Amino acid sequence: MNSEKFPQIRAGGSLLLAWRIKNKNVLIVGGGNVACSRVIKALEADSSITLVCPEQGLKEELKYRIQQNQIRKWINREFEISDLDGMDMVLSAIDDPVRSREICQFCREKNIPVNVADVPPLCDFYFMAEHRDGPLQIAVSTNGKGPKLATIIRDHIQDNLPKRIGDSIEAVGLLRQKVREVDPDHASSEKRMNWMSKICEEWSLDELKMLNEKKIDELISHYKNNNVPKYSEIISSEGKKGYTGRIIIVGAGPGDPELLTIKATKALSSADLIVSDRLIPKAVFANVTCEIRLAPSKSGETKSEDAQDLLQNWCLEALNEGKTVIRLKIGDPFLFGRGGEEVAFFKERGWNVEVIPGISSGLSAPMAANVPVTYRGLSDQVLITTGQGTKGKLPNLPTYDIMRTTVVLMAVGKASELSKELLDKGYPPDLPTIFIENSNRPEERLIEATVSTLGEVVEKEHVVAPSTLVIGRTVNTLKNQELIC
Ligand SMILES: C[C@@]1(CC(=O)O)c2cc3[nH]c(cc4nc(cc5[nH]c(cc(n2)[C@H]1CCC(=O)O)[C@@](C)(CC(=O)O)[C@@H]5CCC(=O)O)C(CC(=O)O)=C4CCC(=O)O)c(CCC(=O)O)c3CC(=O)O
Ligand SMILES: NC(=O)C1=CN([C@@H]2O[C@H](COP(=O)(O)OP(=O)(O)OC[C@H]3O[C@@H](n4cnc5c(N)ncnc54)[C@H](O)[C@@H]3O)[C@@H](O)[C@H]2O)C=CC1
Repeated sequence: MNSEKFPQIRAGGSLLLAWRIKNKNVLIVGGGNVACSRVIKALEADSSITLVCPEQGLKEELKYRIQQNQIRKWINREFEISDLDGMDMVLSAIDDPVRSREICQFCREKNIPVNVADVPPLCDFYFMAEHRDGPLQIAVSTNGKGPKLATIIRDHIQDNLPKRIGDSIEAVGLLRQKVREVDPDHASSEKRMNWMSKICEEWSLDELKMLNEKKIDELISHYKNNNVPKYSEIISSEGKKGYTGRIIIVGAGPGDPELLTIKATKALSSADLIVSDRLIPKAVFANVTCEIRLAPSKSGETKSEDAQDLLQNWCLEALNEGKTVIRLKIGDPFLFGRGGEEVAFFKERGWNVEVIPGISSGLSAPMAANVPVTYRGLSDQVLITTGQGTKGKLPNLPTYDIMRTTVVLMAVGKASELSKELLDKGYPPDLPTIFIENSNRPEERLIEATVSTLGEVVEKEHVVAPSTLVIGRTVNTLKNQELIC
Protein backbone atom coordinates (compact mmCIF):
# COMPACT_ATOMS: atom_id res chain seq x y z
CA MET A 1 0.00 0.00 0.00
CA ASN A 2 1.19 3.52 -0.73
CA SER A 3 1.80 5.08 2.72
CA GLU A 4 1.90 8.65 1.32
CA LYS A 5 -1.75 8.41 0.37
CA PHE A 6 -2.90 8.78 3.98
CA PRO A 7 -2.13 11.41 6.63
CA GLN A 8 1.00 10.73 8.67
CA ILE A 9 0.44 10.16 12.40
CA ARG A 10 2.22 12.59 14.75
CA ALA A 11 2.07 10.83 18.13
CA GLY A 12 2.42 12.56 21.51
CA GLY A 13 -0.40 15.13 21.23
CA SER A 14 -3.67 15.50 23.14
CA LEU A 15 -7.13 14.97 21.75
CA LEU A 16 -8.58 18.47 21.43
CA LEU A 17 -12.32 18.45 21.93
CA ALA A 18 -15.02 20.95 22.81
CA TRP A 19 -16.33 19.22 25.92
CA ARG A 20 -20.01 19.92 26.59
CA ILE A 21 -20.58 20.08 30.35
CA LYS A 22 -23.81 22.07 30.53
CA ASN A 23 -25.59 21.21 33.85
CA LYS A 24 -22.91 18.61 34.64
CA ASN A 25 -21.60 18.43 38.22
CA VAL A 26 -18.10 19.82 38.45
CA LEU A 27 -16.15 19.66 41.72
CA ILE A 28 -13.49 22.33 42.16
CA VAL A 29 -11.03 21.81 45.00
CA GLY A 30 -9.07 24.84 46.28
CA GLY A 31 -9.64 28.57 46.59
CA GLY A 32 -6.60 30.31 45.02
CA ASN A 33 -6.01 31.97 41.67
CA VAL A 34 -6.06 28.74 39.73
CA ALA A 35 -9.39 27.76 41.33
CA CYS A 36 -10.75 31.22 40.36
CA SER A 37 -9.83 30.64 36.72
CA ARG A 38 -11.32 27.10 36.79
CA VAL A 39 -14.59 28.50 38.18
CA ILE A 40 -14.80 31.01 35.32
CA LYS A 41 -14.21 28.34 32.69
CA ALA A 42 -16.71 25.94 34.28
CA LEU A 43 -19.32 28.72 34.55
CA GLU A 44 -18.84 29.79 30.95
CA ALA A 45 -19.55 26.18 29.98
CA ASP A 46 -22.84 26.35 31.96
CA SER A 47 -21.90 23.62 34.41
CA SER A 48 -23.05 23.27 38.00
CA ILE A 49 -20.21 23.90 40.44
CA THR A 50 -19.46 22.50 43.86
CA LEU A 51 -16.48 24.19 45.53
CA VAL A 52 -14.60 22.65 48.42
CA CYS A 53 -12.16 24.89 50.30
CA PRO A 54 -11.86 26.22 53.86
CA GLU A 55 -13.04 29.82 54.20
CA GLN A 56 -9.58 31.16 55.11
CA GLY A 57 -8.21 29.89 51.78
CA LEU A 58 -10.88 31.56 49.61
CA LYS A 59 -9.92 34.44 47.32
CA GLU A 60 -12.26 37.48 47.29
CA GLU A 61 -13.45 36.60 43.80
CA LEU A 62 -14.70 33.19 44.95
CA LYS A 63 -16.47 34.71 47.97
CA TYR A 64 -18.19 37.07 45.55
CA ARG A 65 -19.27 34.22 43.27
CA ILE A 66 -20.60 32.22 46.22
CA GLN A 67 -22.54 35.26 47.39
CA GLN A 68 -23.93 35.76 43.87
CA ASN A 69 -25.09 32.10 43.78
CA GLN A 70 -22.90 31.42 40.76
CA ILE A 71 -21.48 28.47 42.70
CA ARG A 72 -24.21 25.92 43.41
CA LYS A 73 -22.67 24.59 46.62
CA TRP A 74 -19.67 25.65 48.70
CA ILE A 75 -18.24 23.19 51.24
CA ASN A 76 -16.31 25.07 53.92
CA ARG A 77 -13.58 22.53 54.75
CA GLU A 78 -10.78 20.54 53.19
CA PHE A 79 -11.50 17.90 50.57
CA GLU A 80 -13.03 14.56 51.62
CA ILE A 81 -13.62 11.54 49.42
CA SER A 82 -17.39 11.75 49.81
CA ASP A 83 -17.24 15.07 47.88
CA LEU A 84 -16.80 12.99 44.73
CA ASP A 85 -20.27 11.45 44.94
CA GLY A 86 -22.32 12.35 41.86
CA MET A 87 -19.48 14.33 40.23
CA ASP A 88 -18.94 14.27 36.45
CA MET A 89 -15.61 16.08 36.52
CA VAL A 90 -13.05 17.12 39.14
CA LEU A 91 -10.68 20.09 38.97
CA SER A 92 -8.20 20.17 41.80
CA ALA A 93 -6.24 23.39 42.30
CA ILE A 94 -4.51 23.02 45.66
CA ASP A 95 -0.93 23.58 46.75
CA ASP A 96 -0.43 20.08 48.17
CA PRO A 97 0.93 17.62 45.60
CA VAL A 98 0.58 14.66 47.96
CA ARG A 99 -3.12 15.31 48.53
CA SER A 100 -3.50 16.06 44.81
CA ARG A 101 -2.18 12.60 43.96
CA GLU A 102 -4.66 11.06 46.38
CA ILE A 103 -7.57 13.03 44.91
CA CYS A 104 -6.47 11.83 41.53
CA GLN A 105 -6.37 8.21 42.67
CA PHE A 106 -9.90 8.45 44.16
CA CYS A 107 -11.18 9.87 40.87
CA ARG A 108 -9.62 7.04 38.88
CA GLU A 109 -11.34 4.51 41.10
CA LYS A 110 -14.65 6.22 40.44
CA ASN A 111 -14.00 6.79 36.74
CA ILE A 112 -14.31 10.56 37.08
CA PRO A 113 -12.17 12.62 34.66
CA VAL A 114 -9.77 14.80 36.65
CA ASN A 115 -7.36 17.73 36.25
CA VAL A 116 -4.85 18.39 39.04
CA ALA A 117 -3.18 21.75 38.52
CA ASP A 118 0.02 20.88 40.38
CA VAL A 119 0.68 17.37 39.01
CA PRO A 120 0.37 17.51 35.21
CA PRO A 121 1.35 13.87 34.53
CA LEU A 122 -1.74 12.71 36.43
CA CYS A 123 -4.20 14.92 34.54
CA ASP A 124 -6.78 13.28 32.25
CA PHE A 125 -6.96 16.59 30.40
CA TYR A 126 -5.19 19.96 30.42
CA PHE A 127 -6.65 23.42 30.31
CA MET A 128 -5.78 25.65 27.40
CA ALA A 129 -5.21 29.35 26.79
CA GLU A 130 -8.43 30.52 25.28
CA HIS A 131 -9.92 33.32 23.20
CA ARG A 132 -13.69 33.74 23.33
CA ASP A 133 -15.95 35.88 21.14
CA GLY A 134 -19.58 34.79 21.45
CA PRO A 135 -19.81 31.27 20.09
CA LEU A 136 -16.19 31.32 18.92
CA GLN A 137 -13.61 29.62 21.11
CA ILE A 138 -9.99 29.34 20.07
CA ALA A 139 -7.73 27.41 22.38
CA VAL A 140 -3.97 26.88 22.40
CA SER A 141 -2.22 23.92 23.98
CA THR A 142 1.50 23.40 24.42
CA ASN A 143 0.83 20.04 26.08
CA GLY A 144 2.32 21.18 29.35
CA LYS A 145 5.56 22.49 27.84
CA GLY A 146 4.95 26.23 28.15
CA PRO A 147 1.66 27.49 29.64
CA LYS A 148 2.78 31.13 29.58
CA LEU A 149 3.86 30.75 25.99
CA ALA A 150 0.39 29.38 25.22
CA THR A 151 -1.08 32.69 26.43
CA ILE A 152 1.35 34.68 24.29
CA ILE A 153 0.46 32.65 21.21
CA ARG A 154 -3.24 33.05 22.05
CA ASP A 155 -2.81 36.85 22.29
CA HIS A 156 -1.05 36.86 18.95
CA ILE A 157 -3.92 34.97 17.30
CA GLN A 158 -6.47 37.20 19.03
CA ASP A 159 -4.81 40.38 17.75
CA ASN A 160 -4.90 39.10 14.20
CA LEU A 161 -8.54 38.04 14.05
CA PRO A 162 -11.13 40.04 12.09
CA LYS A 163 -13.27 42.27 14.31
CA ARG A 164 -16.53 40.93 15.82
CA ILE A 165 -16.07 37.56 14.15
CA GLY A 166 -18.42 36.09 16.80
CA ASP A 167 -21.31 38.01 15.20
CA SER A 168 -20.57 36.39 11.84
CA ILE A 169 -20.70 32.98 13.48
CA GLU A 170 -24.00 33.76 15.23
CA ALA A 171 -25.46 34.74 11.87
CA VAL A 172 -24.25 31.56 10.20
CA GLY A 173 -25.77 29.58 13.09
CA LEU A 174 -29.14 31.20 12.44
CA LEU A 175 -28.88 30.51 8.73
CA ARG A 176 -28.02 26.83 9.28
CA GLN A 177 -30.97 26.47 11.63
CA LYS A 178 -33.36 27.97 9.06
CA VAL A 179 -32.04 25.78 6.26
CA ARG A 180 -32.75 22.73 8.40
CA GLU A 181 -36.22 24.03 9.13
CA VAL A 182 -37.13 24.47 5.47
CA ASP A 183 -35.48 21.22 4.36
CA PRO A 184 -35.23 18.86 7.34
CA ASP A 185 -34.98 15.70 5.25
CA HIS A 186 -32.00 13.48 6.06
CA ALA A 187 -31.62 12.79 2.35
CA SER A 188 -30.95 16.54 1.79
CA SER A 189 -27.95 16.52 4.07
CA GLU A 190 -25.44 16.76 1.23
CA LYS A 191 -27.31 19.60 -0.49
CA ARG A 192 -27.56 21.53 2.81
CA MET A 193 -23.89 21.04 3.61
CA ASN A 194 -22.65 22.02 0.15
CA TRP A 195 -24.83 25.12 0.07
CA MET A 196 -23.77 26.23 3.56
CA SER A 197 -20.11 25.66 2.72
CA LYS A 198 -20.43 27.77 -0.44
CA ILE A 199 -22.10 30.65 1.42
CA CYS A 200 -19.29 30.60 3.98
CA GLU A 201 -16.66 30.55 1.25
CA GLU A 202 -18.17 33.20 -1.00
CA TRP A 203 -19.47 35.74 1.52
CA SER A 204 -16.98 37.79 3.51
CA LEU A 205 -17.10 37.70 7.30
CA ASP A 206 -18.34 41.31 7.21
CA GLU A 207 -21.20 40.33 4.95
CA LEU A 208 -22.14 37.31 7.06
CA LYS A 209 -22.20 39.61 10.10
CA MET A 210 -24.94 41.67 8.47
CA LEU A 211 -27.35 38.73 8.07
CA ASN A 212 -30.61 39.44 9.87
CA GLU A 213 -33.91 37.58 9.82
CA LYS A 214 -35.12 39.37 6.67
CA LYS A 215 -31.92 38.72 4.74
CA ILE A 216 -31.88 35.11 5.90
CA ASP A 217 -35.40 34.58 4.58
CA GLU A 218 -34.36 36.08 1.25
CA LEU A 219 -31.25 33.92 1.18
CA ILE A 220 -33.20 30.76 1.99
CA SER A 221 -35.39 31.36 -1.07
CA HIS A 222 -32.20 30.85 -3.13
CA TYR A 223 -31.43 27.59 -1.31
CA LYS A 224 -34.37 25.88 -2.97
CA ASN A 225 -32.70 26.23 -6.40
CA ASN A 226 -29.29 25.52 -4.89
CA ASN A 227 -28.23 29.04 -5.85
CA VAL A 228 -25.56 30.99 -3.94
CA PRO A 229 -26.28 34.69 -4.45
CA LYS A 230 -23.87 37.54 -3.71
CA TYR A 231 -24.52 39.77 -0.70
CA SER A 232 -25.28 42.71 -3.00
CA GLU A 233 -28.08 40.72 -4.69
CA ILE A 234 -29.76 40.16 -1.34
CA ILE A 235 -29.46 43.84 -0.45
CA SER A 236 -30.81 45.10 -3.76
CA SER A 237 -33.77 42.73 -3.70
CA GLU A 238 -34.45 43.98 -0.16
CA GLY A 239 -34.61 47.45 -1.64
CA LYS A 240 -37.14 46.32 -4.21
CA LYS A 241 -39.31 45.04 -1.43
CA GLY A 242 -39.74 48.53 -0.07
CA TYR A 243 -36.59 49.09 1.98
CA THR A 244 -35.81 52.75 1.70
CA GLY A 245 -32.45 53.07 3.42
CA ARG A 246 -30.46 56.08 2.29
CA ILE A 247 -26.88 57.00 3.03
CA ILE A 248 -25.57 60.55 2.71
CA ILE A 249 -21.97 61.42 3.41
CA VAL A 250 -21.98 65.02 4.61
CA GLY A 251 -19.10 67.44 5.17
CA ALA A 252 -19.63 69.36 8.42
CA GLY A 253 -17.11 72.10 7.62
CA PRO A 254 -14.52 73.32 10.11
CA GLY A 255 -16.72 73.32 13.22
CA ASP A 256 -18.70 76.57 13.18
CA PRO A 257 -22.37 75.54 12.68
CA GLU A 258 -22.87 78.64 10.50
CA LEU A 259 -20.33 77.25 8.06
CA LEU A 260 -22.48 74.18 7.33
CA THR A 261 -23.90 74.42 3.81
CA ILE A 262 -27.66 74.87 3.48
CA LYS A 263 -27.79 71.47 1.81
CA ALA A 264 -25.96 69.88 4.75
CA THR A 265 -28.32 71.56 7.24
CA LYS A 266 -31.35 70.28 5.35
CA ALA A 267 -29.90 66.77 5.21
CA LEU A 268 -29.22 66.83 8.96
CA SER A 269 -32.81 67.71 9.68
CA SER A 270 -34.11 64.91 7.41
CA ALA A 271 -32.01 62.13 8.96
CA ASP A 272 -33.09 59.24 11.17
CA LEU A 273 -29.56 58.65 12.37
CA ILE A 274 -26.37 60.70 12.30
CA VAL A 275 -23.12 58.80 12.65
CA SER A 276 -19.93 60.66 13.42
CA ASP A 277 -16.99 60.70 15.82
CA ARG A 278 -16.27 62.60 19.00
CA LEU A 279 -14.04 65.17 17.30
CA ILE A 280 -17.10 66.87 15.89
CA PRO A 281 -18.03 70.01 17.89
CA LYS A 282 -21.38 69.68 19.70
CA ALA A 283 -22.52 73.04 18.29
CA VAL A 284 -22.96 71.39 14.88
CA PHE A 285 -25.83 69.37 16.36
CA ALA A 286 -27.59 72.38 17.91
CA ASN A 287 -30.74 71.93 15.81
CA VAL A 288 -30.66 68.18 15.34
CA THR A 289 -33.46 66.09 16.83
CA CYS A 290 -32.72 62.58 15.52
CA GLU A 291 -30.46 59.93 17.08
CA ILE A 292 -26.74 60.77 17.02
CA ARG A 293 -24.07 58.12 17.47
CA LEU A 294 -20.48 59.16 18.05
CA ALA A 295 -17.59 56.70 17.82
CA PRO A 296 -14.42 57.24 19.81
CA SER A 297 -12.10 59.53 17.85
CA LYS A 298 -9.77 57.68 15.54
CA SER A 299 -6.69 59.09 17.15
CA GLY A 300 -5.96 58.09 20.71
CA GLU A 301 -9.04 56.52 22.25
CA THR A 302 -9.23 53.52 19.97
CA LYS A 303 -7.49 51.92 17.03
CA SER A 304 -8.30 53.75 13.83
CA GLU A 305 -9.51 50.60 12.06
CA ASP A 306 -11.80 49.65 14.97
CA ALA A 307 -13.46 53.06 14.98
CA GLN A 308 -13.93 52.98 11.22
CA ASP A 309 -15.42 49.48 11.41
CA LEU A 310 -17.82 50.51 14.15
CA LEU A 311 -18.99 53.63 12.28
CA GLN A 312 -19.59 51.76 9.05
CA ASN A 313 -21.44 48.94 10.79
CA TRP A 314 -23.74 51.40 12.55
CA CYS A 315 -24.56 52.87 9.14
CA LEU A 316 -25.21 49.47 7.54
CA GLU A 317 -27.47 48.33 10.38
CA ALA A 318 -29.60 51.46 10.14
CA LEU A 319 -29.68 51.26 6.32
CA ASN A 320 -31.00 47.74 6.56
CA GLU A 321 -33.76 49.04 8.79
CA GLY A 322 -34.72 51.46 6.03
CA LYS A 323 -33.37 54.56 7.78
CA THR A 324 -31.90 57.72 6.29
CA VAL A 325 -28.38 57.72 7.62
CA ILE A 326 -25.95 60.62 7.61
CA ARG A 327 -22.29 59.91 7.88
CA LEU A 328 -21.12 63.30 9.09
CA LYS A 329 -17.46 64.15 8.65
CA ILE A 330 -15.54 67.18 9.79
CA GLY A 331 -14.32 69.40 6.93
CA ASP A 332 -14.90 68.04 3.45
CA PRO A 333 -15.48 64.29 3.03
CA PHE A 334 -13.22 63.95 0.02
CA LEU A 335 -10.24 65.92 1.34
CA PHE A 336 -8.34 63.68 3.78
CA GLY A 337 -11.64 62.45 5.15
CA ARG A 338 -11.69 58.87 3.86
CA GLY A 339 -14.96 59.82 2.19
CA GLY A 340 -13.89 58.16 -1.05
CA GLU A 341 -13.20 54.88 0.74
CA GLU A 342 -16.57 55.03 2.47
CA VAL A 343 -18.39 55.60 -0.82
CA ALA A 344 -16.68 52.47 -2.16
CA PHE A 345 -17.59 50.54 1.01
CA PHE A 346 -21.31 51.30 0.79
CA LYS A 347 -21.42 50.85 -3.00
CA GLU A 348 -19.87 47.40 -2.69
CA ARG A 349 -22.74 46.52 -0.38
CA GLY A 350 -25.34 47.63 -2.87
CA TRP A 351 -26.19 51.13 -1.58
CA ASN A 352 -26.33 54.30 -3.62
CA VAL A 353 -24.36 57.00 -1.87
CA GLU A 354 -25.06 60.73 -1.86
CA VAL A 355 -22.27 63.15 -0.96
CA ILE A 356 -22.58 66.74 0.27
CA PRO A 357 -19.38 68.80 0.29
CA GLY A 358 -18.16 70.69 3.32
CA ILE A 359 -15.82 73.64 3.74
CA SER A 360 -12.39 72.25 4.34
CA SER A 361 -10.18 73.79 7.00
CA GLY A 362 -7.53 73.64 4.28
CA LEU A 363 -9.11 76.85 2.95
CA SER A 364 -11.22 78.20 5.81
CA ALA A 365 -8.47 78.10 8.45
CA PRO A 366 -6.04 80.34 6.50
CA MET A 367 -8.90 82.78 5.94
CA ALA A 368 -9.65 82.76 9.66
CA ALA A 369 -6.04 83.87 10.18
CA ASN A 370 -6.29 86.62 7.57
CA VAL A 371 -4.09 84.64 5.20
CA PRO A 372 -5.09 84.79 1.52
CA VAL A 373 -3.75 81.55 0.04
CA THR A 374 -3.37 83.24 -3.36
CA TYR A 375 -2.36 86.88 -3.91
CA ARG A 376 -1.28 88.56 -7.12
CA GLY A 377 2.49 88.78 -7.25
CA LEU A 378 2.98 86.64 -4.14
CA SER A 379 1.22 83.31 -4.66
CA ASP A 380 -0.44 81.82 -7.71
CA GLN A 381 -0.84 78.24 -6.46
CA VAL A 382 -1.83 76.35 -3.29
CA LEU A 383 -0.72 72.95 -2.16
CA ILE A 384 -2.94 71.26 0.43
CA THR A 385 -1.25 68.29 1.99
CA THR A 386 -1.09 66.31 5.23
CA GLY A 387 1.42 65.56 7.96
CA GLN A 388 0.06 62.02 8.12
CA GLY A 389 0.49 60.50 4.67
CA THR A 390 0.54 56.79 3.83
CA LYS A 391 1.37 54.76 6.96
CA GLY A 392 1.71 58.00 8.96
CA LYS A 393 4.74 59.18 6.92
CA LEU A 394 5.18 62.68 5.55
CA PRO A 395 4.14 62.90 1.90
CA ASN A 396 6.83 63.55 -0.68
CA LEU A 397 6.66 67.37 -0.95
CA PRO A 398 7.71 69.26 -4.11
CA THR A 399 10.71 71.60 -3.97
CA TYR A 400 10.12 75.19 -2.88
CA ASP A 401 8.39 77.57 -5.26
CA ILE A 402 8.32 81.21 -4.21
CA MET A 403 4.83 81.61 -5.76
CA ARG A 404 3.22 78.73 -3.82
CA THR A 405 1.35 78.69 -0.50
CA THR A 406 1.57 75.34 1.30
CA VAL A 407 -1.22 74.27 3.65
CA VAL A 408 -0.60 71.24 5.85
CA LEU A 409 -3.40 69.50 7.75
CA MET A 410 -2.68 67.15 10.66
CA ALA A 411 0.85 68.51 11.04
CA VAL A 412 1.10 69.08 14.81
CA GLY A 413 2.79 65.78 15.70
CA LYS A 414 5.11 66.06 12.73
CA ALA A 415 6.29 69.69 13.06
CA SER A 416 10.02 68.98 13.60
CA GLU A 417 10.14 66.34 10.90
CA LEU A 418 8.24 68.63 8.54
CA SER A 419 10.59 71.52 9.28
CA LYS A 420 13.57 69.37 8.22
CA GLU A 421 11.78 68.14 5.11
CA LEU A 422 10.89 71.72 4.06
CA LEU A 423 14.46 72.91 4.56
CA ASP A 424 15.68 69.93 2.49
CA LYS A 425 13.25 70.94 -0.24
CA GLY A 426 14.71 74.44 -0.39
CA TYR A 427 12.13 76.34 1.70
CA PRO A 428 13.87 79.44 3.22
CA PRO A 429 14.42 79.00 7.01
CA ASP A 430 12.81 82.36 7.79
CA LEU A 431 9.74 81.86 5.55
CA PRO A 432 6.69 82.75 7.71
CA THR A 433 4.31 80.03 8.88
CA ILE A 434 1.21 80.04 11.05
CA PHE A 435 -0.71 77.35 12.93
CA ILE A 436 -4.45 77.93 13.17
CA GLU A 437 -5.58 75.82 16.11
CA ASN A 438 -9.31 74.97 16.40
CA SER A 439 -10.08 77.24 13.46
CA ASN A 440 -13.58 78.70 13.18
CA ARG A 441 -14.41 77.73 16.74
CA PRO A 442 -14.64 79.90 19.85
CA GLU A 443 -11.33 78.49 21.17
CA GLU A 444 -9.43 79.38 17.95
CA ARG A 445 -5.75 80.32 18.45
CA LEU A 446 -3.08 81.57 16.03
CA ILE A 447 0.56 80.62 16.55
CA GLU A 448 3.24 82.06 14.32
CA ALA A 449 6.61 80.50 13.49
CA THR A 450 9.03 80.16 10.61
CA VAL A 451 10.02 77.11 8.60
CA SER A 452 13.08 76.55 10.80
CA THR A 453 11.29 77.04 14.16
CA LEU A 454 8.18 74.90 13.52
CA GLY A 455 9.17 72.10 15.90
CA GLU A 456 10.22 74.25 18.84
CA VAL A 457 7.19 76.55 18.55
CA VAL A 458 4.75 73.61 18.63
CA GLU A 459 6.41 72.40 21.79
CA LYS A 460 6.73 75.78 23.49
CA GLU A 461 3.20 76.92 22.67
CA HIS A 462 1.65 73.45 23.25
CA VAL A 463 -0.09 73.52 19.88
CA VAL A 464 -2.80 70.83 19.75
CA ALA A 465 -4.89 69.15 17.06
CA PRO A 466 -6.94 70.03 15.13
CA SER A 467 -4.62 72.65 13.67
CA THR A 468 -3.94 73.82 10.14
CA LEU A 469 -0.48 74.98 9.19
CA VAL A 470 0.05 77.58 6.47
CA ILE A 471 3.49 78.21 4.98
CA GLY A 472 4.39 80.94 2.50
CA ARG A 473 4.87 84.61 1.83
CA THR A 474 1.15 85.44 2.06
CA VAL A 475 1.13 84.52 5.78
CA ASN A 476 2.18 88.09 6.62
CA THR A 477 0.49 89.97 3.76
CA LEU A 478 -2.56 91.19 5.67
CA LYS A 479 -0.90 91.00 9.04
CA ASN A 480 -1.74 94.46 10.28
CA GLN A 481 -5.09 94.77 8.54
CA GLU A 482 -8.17 94.22 10.67
CA LEU A 483 -10.51 91.72 9.01
CA ILE A 484 -13.47 89.82 10.32
CA CYS A 485 -13.81 86.30 8.91
C1 LIG B 1 -0.12 21.27 32.29
C2 LIG B 1 -1.13 22.36 32.69
C3 LIG B 1 -2.18 21.63 33.50
C4 LIG B 1 -3.46 22.40 33.67
O1 LIG B 1 -3.48 23.34 34.48
O2 LIG B 1 -4.45 22.05 33.02
C5 LIG B 1 -0.49 23.48 33.47
C6 LIG B 1 0.40 23.28 34.49
C7 LIG B 1 1.14 24.25 35.18
N1 LIG B 1 1.13 25.59 34.89
C8 LIG B 1 2.02 26.23 35.70
C9 LIG B 1 2.36 27.58 35.60
C10 LIG B 1 1.71 28.56 34.86
N2 LIG B 1 0.48 28.40 34.25
C11 LIG B 1 0.11 29.57 33.68
C12 LIG B 1 -1.08 29.81 32.96
C13 LIG B 1 -1.92 28.84 32.45
N3 LIG B 1 -1.73 27.50 32.52
C14 LIG B 1 -2.58 26.85 31.73
C15 LIG B 1 -2.60 25.50 31.50
C16 LIG B 1 -1.77 24.52 32.02
N4 LIG B 1 -0.93 24.68 33.06
C17 LIG B 1 -1.74 23.11 31.50
C18 LIG B 1 -0.84 23.03 30.26
C19 LIG B 1 -1.33 23.91 29.11
C20 LIG B 1 -0.34 24.07 27.99
O3 LIG B 1 0.81 23.65 28.07
O4 LIG B 1 -0.74 24.64 26.97
C21 LIG B 1 -3.46 27.82 30.98
C22 LIG B 1 -2.96 27.88 29.54
C23 LIG B 1 -4.92 27.47 30.93
C24 LIG B 1 -5.63 27.49 32.29
O5 LIG B 1 -5.05 27.13 33.32
O6 LIG B 1 -6.81 27.87 32.26
C25 LIG B 1 -3.20 29.13 31.77
C26 LIG B 1 -3.30 30.43 30.95
C27 LIG B 1 -4.73 30.91 30.92
C28 LIG B 1 -4.94 32.20 30.22
O7 LIG B 1 -4.22 33.19 30.45
O8 LIG B 1 -5.90 32.24 29.44
C29 LIG B 1 1.14 30.52 33.91
C30 LIG B 1 1.14 31.95 33.38
C31 LIG B 1 0.30 32.86 34.20
O9 LIG B 1 -0.20 32.48 35.28
O10 LIG B 1 0.19 34.01 33.73
C32 LIG B 1 2.16 29.90 34.65
C33 LIG B 1 3.50 30.49 35.11
C34 LIG B 1 4.47 30.58 33.89
C35 LIG B 1 4.82 29.25 33.23
O11 LIG B 1 5.21 28.30 33.95
O12 LIG B 1 4.69 29.17 31.98
C36 LIG B 1 2.57 25.29 36.59
C37 LIG B 1 3.57 25.62 37.69
C38 LIG B 1 4.97 25.41 37.25
C39 LIG B 1 5.96 25.68 38.35
O13 LIG B 1 5.62 25.58 39.54
O14 LIG B 1 7.10 25.98 37.99
C40 LIG B 1 2.02 24.05 36.27
C41 LIG B 1 2.34 22.75 36.88
C42 LIG B 1 3.56 22.14 36.22
O15 LIG B 1 3.92 22.44 35.09
O16 LIG B 1 4.13 21.27 36.91
N1 LIG C 1 -2.24 24.83 36.03
C1 LIG C 1 -1.94 26.07 36.14
O1 LIG C 1 -2.27 26.88 35.30
C2 LIG C 1 -1.16 26.51 37.29
C3 LIG C 1 -0.90 25.64 38.28
N2 LIG C 1 -0.27 26.03 39.38
C4 LIG C 1 -0.23 25.02 40.44
O2 LIG C 1 -1.53 24.99 41.04
C5 LIG C 1 -1.49 25.06 42.45
C6 LIG C 1 -2.59 25.97 42.94
O3 LIG C 1 -2.29 27.30 42.53
P1 LIG C 1 -2.93 28.59 43.26
O4 LIG C 1 -4.38 28.58 43.04
O5 LIG C 1 -2.18 29.79 42.81
O6 LIG C 1 -2.52 28.22 44.75
P2 LIG C 1 -2.78 28.89 46.17
O7 LIG C 1 -1.65 28.46 47.02
O8 LIG C 1 -3.11 30.33 46.07
O9 LIG C 1 -4.10 28.16 46.61
C7 LIG C 1 -4.17 26.89 47.13
C8 LIG C 1 -5.59 26.77 47.62
O10 LIG C 1 -5.88 25.43 47.90
C9 LIG C 1 -6.58 25.34 49.16
N3 LIG C 1 -6.34 24.02 49.68
C10 LIG C 1 -5.16 23.46 50.05
N4 LIG C 1 -5.37 22.17 50.42
C11 LIG C 1 -6.68 21.93 50.27
C12 LIG C 1 -7.51 20.79 50.49
N5 LIG C 1 -7.00 19.64 50.91
N6 LIG C 1 -8.81 20.88 50.24
C13 LIG C 1 -9.37 22.03 49.78
N7 LIG C 1 -8.63 23.13 49.56
C14 LIG C 1 -7.31 23.07 49.81
C15 LIG C 1 -6.00 26.47 49.97
O11 LIG C 1 -6.89 26.85 51.00
C16 LIG C 1 -5.86 27.55 48.91
O12 LIG C 1 -7.09 28.19 48.75
C17 LIG C 1 -0.08 25.56 42.77
O13 LIG C 1 0.43 24.78 43.83
C18 LIG C 1 0.75 25.34 41.51
O14 LIG C 1 1.58 24.19 41.62
C19 LIG C 1 0.16 27.32 39.52
C20 LIG C 1 -0.03 28.25 38.53
C21 LIG C 1 -0.71 27.91 37.33
